[in-house]
Amino acid sequence: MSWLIPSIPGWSRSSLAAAGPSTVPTPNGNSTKALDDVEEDIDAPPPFPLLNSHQRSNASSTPSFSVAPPSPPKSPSLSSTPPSDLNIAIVPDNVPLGNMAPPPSTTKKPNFGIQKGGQDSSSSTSSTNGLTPASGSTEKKEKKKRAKVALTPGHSALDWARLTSSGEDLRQTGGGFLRVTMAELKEHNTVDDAWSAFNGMVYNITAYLPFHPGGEDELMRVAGRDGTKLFMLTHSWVNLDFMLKECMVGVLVRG
Ligand code: HEM
Repeated sequence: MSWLIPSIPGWSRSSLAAAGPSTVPTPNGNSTKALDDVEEDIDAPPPFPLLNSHQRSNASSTPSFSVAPPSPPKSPSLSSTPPSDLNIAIVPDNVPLGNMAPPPSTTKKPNFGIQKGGQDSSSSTSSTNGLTPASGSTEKKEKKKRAKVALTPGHSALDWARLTSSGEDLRQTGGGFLRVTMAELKEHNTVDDAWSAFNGMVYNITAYLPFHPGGEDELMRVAGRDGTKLFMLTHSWVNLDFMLKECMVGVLVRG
């Protein structure tokens, strides 16, 4: 257990000793033996502030703050009021308290008015005051939405992971790492035999077709050609190297 206990350096021992008698007063006025006990009791938490600390020696009953608390937000109607040293808002005599506007709310209003199709009950006010277009954002969202197809049972991402780690030959090349020319790549462009090149590597994507969340048709667009650009434009975050490592056929060569 000794590796757990930090050794007390010499300077701290001497400063503790210099701090005076080895007794500390207790709340009931009695004094107890302290320093010896502190050194012996290894589970005791360190006293804070330390016995010989600056805070203890300067301790006074009233705490003082060197940093002033933040000033409250100023009401717009009081903007002409000169700043007060006391950080207290001084209300001028000519402002009747009963007419003061409540401070602006910092919480977001719940938007219960939005209906399907971008019909917003608050749209008339928001569009007429020119703050935000009523349905523009909804339309944009609909345009961005991409088609995620319903995969047939047994073709989830987990199923694909299982298949790739099963040892089944997904390359279908008879073994070996090939040098694939563009002309050769072009020949593999059917659903039963689809190859595609990504980042200079050629993959047999046939087995992956029914597993592709974007659908077979989308994936077939890159069959028999270099699909790098389309892939990066669609979902650059997808880890293709990892997903298709068991489908790698070879390297794409010019010619
Ligand atoms: C062999 C290469 C490809 C692999 C490994 C692959 C993989 C994936 C994965 C994992 C997803 C789900 C992404 C997600 O949920 O965030 C996905 C979705 C999708 N992929 Fe691919 N993809 C490939 C090629 C392509 C290509 C060439 C296209 C062509 C347009 C395409 C179009 C889509 C679409 C439209 C979606 C659905 C929308 C979406 O999830 O946001 N993918 N793909």
